[in-house]
Amino acid sequence: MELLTTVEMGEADRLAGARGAAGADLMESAGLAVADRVVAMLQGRPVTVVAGTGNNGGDGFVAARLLQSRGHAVRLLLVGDRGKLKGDAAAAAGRWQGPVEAATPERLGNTPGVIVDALFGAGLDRPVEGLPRAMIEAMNASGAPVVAVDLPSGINGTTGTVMGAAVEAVHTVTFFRLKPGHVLLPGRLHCGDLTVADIGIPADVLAEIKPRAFLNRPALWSGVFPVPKPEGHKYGRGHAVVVSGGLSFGGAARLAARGALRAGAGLATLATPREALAVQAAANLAIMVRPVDGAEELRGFLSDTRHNAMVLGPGGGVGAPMRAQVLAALASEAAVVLDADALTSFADSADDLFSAIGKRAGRAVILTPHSGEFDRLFKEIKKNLKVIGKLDQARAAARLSGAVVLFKGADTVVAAPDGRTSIADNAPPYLATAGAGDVLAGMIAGLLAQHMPAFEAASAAVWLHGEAAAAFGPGLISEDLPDALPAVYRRLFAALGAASPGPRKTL
Ligand SMILES: NC(=O)C1=CN([C@@H]2O[C@H](COP(=O)(O)OP(=O)(O)OC[C@H]3O[C@@H](n4cnc5c(N)ncnc54)[C@H](O)[C@@H]3O)[C@@H](O)[C@H]2O)[C@@H](O)CC1
Ligand SMILES: [K+]
Repeated sequence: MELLTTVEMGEADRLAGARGAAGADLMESAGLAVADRVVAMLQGRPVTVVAGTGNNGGDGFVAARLLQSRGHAVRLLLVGDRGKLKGDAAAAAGRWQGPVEAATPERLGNTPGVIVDALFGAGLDRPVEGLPRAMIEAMNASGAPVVAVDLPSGINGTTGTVMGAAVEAVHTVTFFRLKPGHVLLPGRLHCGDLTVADIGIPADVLAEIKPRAFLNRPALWSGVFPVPKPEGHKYGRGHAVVVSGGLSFGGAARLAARGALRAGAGLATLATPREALAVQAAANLAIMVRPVDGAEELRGFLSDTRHNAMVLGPGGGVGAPMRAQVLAALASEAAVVLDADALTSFADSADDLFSAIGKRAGRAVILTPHSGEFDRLFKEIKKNLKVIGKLDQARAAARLSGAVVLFKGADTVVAAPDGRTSIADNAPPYLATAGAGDVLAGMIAGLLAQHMPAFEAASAAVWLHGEAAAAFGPGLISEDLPDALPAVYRRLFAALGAASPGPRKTL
């Protein structure tokens, strides 16, 4: 599903108008969707609408009128002067029969029934202070359930950030498409449940808007997902290589290699320093183990182009030897995933990394920083006050580095250098556990080994990782993740209509 920035949503509004949809009709449909949602939770309680003077407030006036016309008790508190209402919002206010009370925290009272938050939506453009802020805080302190119109007031629809203070809604009714701020943190946590209402904006406006951000769901990448074919063989499914750390640092690479195999790579090999060879050989069954010390040997190992995807970083150590191995990997034909220590090793020489990526002429590179690693590698982006929010930061990092950047977190963003981005919302909290990132890096390599394109492979791996964790449930440790994948694959393949045919029955 496309995610529309607030600017793109304004464009959708304009294009809908150009195709004959009246603004007043869109507002009426928006208010109706809110009213329907509120009715479903009222249980005889009164409604208090807190409206602002923009179109978000206009939606609030429509909802107030429709709720009153259905016989519900409705109060309307306006934040700001009535004279500021313009256009469709002024018309909607004109059709509201009840009194318009000047909003104060006291008037909101302690038992306002269900609150409709129609203070700010897409038009929020600065931090909230003064009376609007006091009303947001009063709504949160009231203990009443809040239904937010379009966005919880105070949440930036494009970045998901809290601009000073923000409403904590139990339900948010938004229009046409979700916005990034509904999915990114902390915005997502303020929304409660979500309804996306059709308000009459024709879907074909999207062809003109060309949105670049998407909710991370199988529909985004299933068209290029490597579903195994009955006539396929393991060599067709690629060979993932994970570079191991030394004697007591090999576990991370084992996790990654297991992730790669479970994700469907035909073969997986640990390229390990000789000092750890015996341990790695003893600790693995399906995963092969080969001695590879230092950058030169890695270069030689990768000259066999059947080794077509690799992971560097987990447990690998920070410093010059890691940098040399990364540069050797980037000079090879293999698709490369750089994680953990491989990223931190370039904290003071990021340009060297980016220029090596630039020489790869389109061969896949995926960087998988968590926020600390991101800050170290992309210092300039973090310092740039104009690049606000995780979506734009990931995009800027992808543009700067020339790689697909997977910016981890509970709202993992994957950004491609061409601006395409996915945002995930399916990671359960217990996925934040030691080694989970190593498994993810391996899963990406497993998909790359099967020739999945980089942006889609990274997005798919993030989604699968979240689903595997959710399928296993609380108490998860990273070792459980690869083994939770088969059940997720069964579900995914069934949904794609690609269930494995299994052995043929002969009667
Ligand atoms: N775009 C569309 O297609 C549709 C939009 N609709 C509604 O219209 C909304 C957007 O309306 P608007 O663009 O009028 O914007 P809003 O109603 O969100 O707010 C705009 C007003 O708030 C002021 N403002 C912004 N930040 C402030 C702050 N921190 N403190 C005090 N004042 C602040 C602005 O100066 C402006 O006057 C959407 O969220 C949605 O609810 C709906 O009516 C349906 C159709
Ligand atoms: K709102």
